[in-house]
Amino acid sequence: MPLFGRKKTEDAPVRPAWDPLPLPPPARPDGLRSLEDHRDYLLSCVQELPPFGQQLLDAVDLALCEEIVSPISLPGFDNTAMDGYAVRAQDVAAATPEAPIRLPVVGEVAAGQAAPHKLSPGTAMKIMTGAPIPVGADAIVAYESTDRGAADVEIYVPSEVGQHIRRTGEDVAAGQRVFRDGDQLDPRSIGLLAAIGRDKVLVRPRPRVVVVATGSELVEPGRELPSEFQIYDSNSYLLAAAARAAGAQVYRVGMVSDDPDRVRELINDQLIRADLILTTGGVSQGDYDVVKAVMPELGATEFVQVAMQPGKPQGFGLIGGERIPMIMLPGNPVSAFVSFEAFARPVIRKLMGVTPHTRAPVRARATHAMGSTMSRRQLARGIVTHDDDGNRLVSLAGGHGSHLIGNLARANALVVLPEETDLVAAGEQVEVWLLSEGL
Ligand SMILES: Nc1nc2c(c(=O)[nH]1)N[C@H]1C(S)=C(S)[C@@H](COP(=O)(O)OP(=O)(O)OC[C@H]3O[C@@H](n4cnc5c(N)ncnc54)[C@H](O)[C@@H]3O)O[C@H]1N2
Ligand code: MOO
Repeated sequence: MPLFGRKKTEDAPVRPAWDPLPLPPPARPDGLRSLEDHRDYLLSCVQELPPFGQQLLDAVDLALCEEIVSPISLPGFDNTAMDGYAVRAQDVAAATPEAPIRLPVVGEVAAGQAAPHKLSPGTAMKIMTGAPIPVGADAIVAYESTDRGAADVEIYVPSEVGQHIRRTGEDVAAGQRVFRDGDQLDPRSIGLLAAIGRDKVLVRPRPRVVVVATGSELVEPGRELPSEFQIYDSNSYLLAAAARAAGAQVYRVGMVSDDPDRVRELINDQLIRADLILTTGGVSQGDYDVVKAVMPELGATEFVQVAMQPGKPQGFGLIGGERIPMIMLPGNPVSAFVSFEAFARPVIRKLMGVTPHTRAPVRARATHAMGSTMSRRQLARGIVTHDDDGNRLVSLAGGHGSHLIGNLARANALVVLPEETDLVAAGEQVEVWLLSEGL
């Protein structure tokens, strides 16, 4: 059939039918969603990453996906804790500085070697820290309690049976479970795993987190600002650093203009290497809010208002055929950070399989009155200190404005002020999320 004779069937652009998002929680009567509901919803939409074998040093901070039973005892054999002489305690029982006991030195044993022979009664053998105890010896006399003799040694102090001997299995017994499935590995865990001979472990990997900032006003730090009305992109750095601190492997893609084609192209390109995509900007009511405009084409998305300040406009999606989670954070820098703490950090921790997903809140006494937005959870920037009795105090690092990144950098905590109040009096206890260790 000639081409011009064919029947035209389909004019509409082909738009993939994305499976919808899981059913979101119902909104509050005022149309907003509570912070907890939104966080729990995002957590319910993502699953822990599948485990894989990882070299020991790359497994720090990661969650184990196997139980670890020690195949060996630690120590693996009785050995000496001191450089000195292996003896029989009964042979040196009467030794004093005034009346030393003199014993012939019948050999020596260094760490990593076997003793050359059994220790006969009435003799001593030189021994170095970590070396196995010769058969027949039951105590170690440290060099400092002797004249350090080579052929004979004078011993100035008595010894008890077992003195300076580190016993087989006194630390870890062969067959003992040393880690549970789900334990998060810290540097000390890595040390123990190496000590029991493991070079690899099965863990959940670091989530690969792609960070993108949107906005035509943004300029890469290090460059000249082309006009006085442009600003440096702080958010992609802020979020990349925060995601890395949360344990993620971060790809900071940087910024993209408000051009929908560029955003579409960039997100499509990044899907291949992402376990999670974080964007900032373009989720509010503005005429150029490109993320909100474009992302529904690329996956199942929702844009909601969360009852918090800052951080009210929030977006979430499961993007592309692989349904890669994407958290679309608001563009104001403090909003972006606070939303990261409230939503993205818990999601990263869930992907990693580490618990708890959220920061454990602590209490602190407000040093001054703190105003708050009624019906919204206020996440104010706080500075935590201690009084003379060691009790936590908190003051605000500045106002509630979501552009105040200078104040954010001075803060070491987020002060969580409840929805049902517009004023917390000086001296009241408030909830805080600590952002630095040791507070
Ligand atoms: N009519 C309304 N306007 C706004 C509302 C609203 O409800 N109605 N909500 C306000 C709130 S709250 C927030 S938060 C912001 C969120 O806006 P967007 O997510 O669309 O973000 P942008 O408009 O792109 O940017 C907001 C602000 O942040 C600056 N910004 C953006 N990206 C960066 C970056 N990477 N580094 C540094 N600074 C950045 C941007 O220049 C703007 O000043 O909307 C309010 N408006
Ligand atoms: O909610 Mo916006 O994040 O207040 O500035």
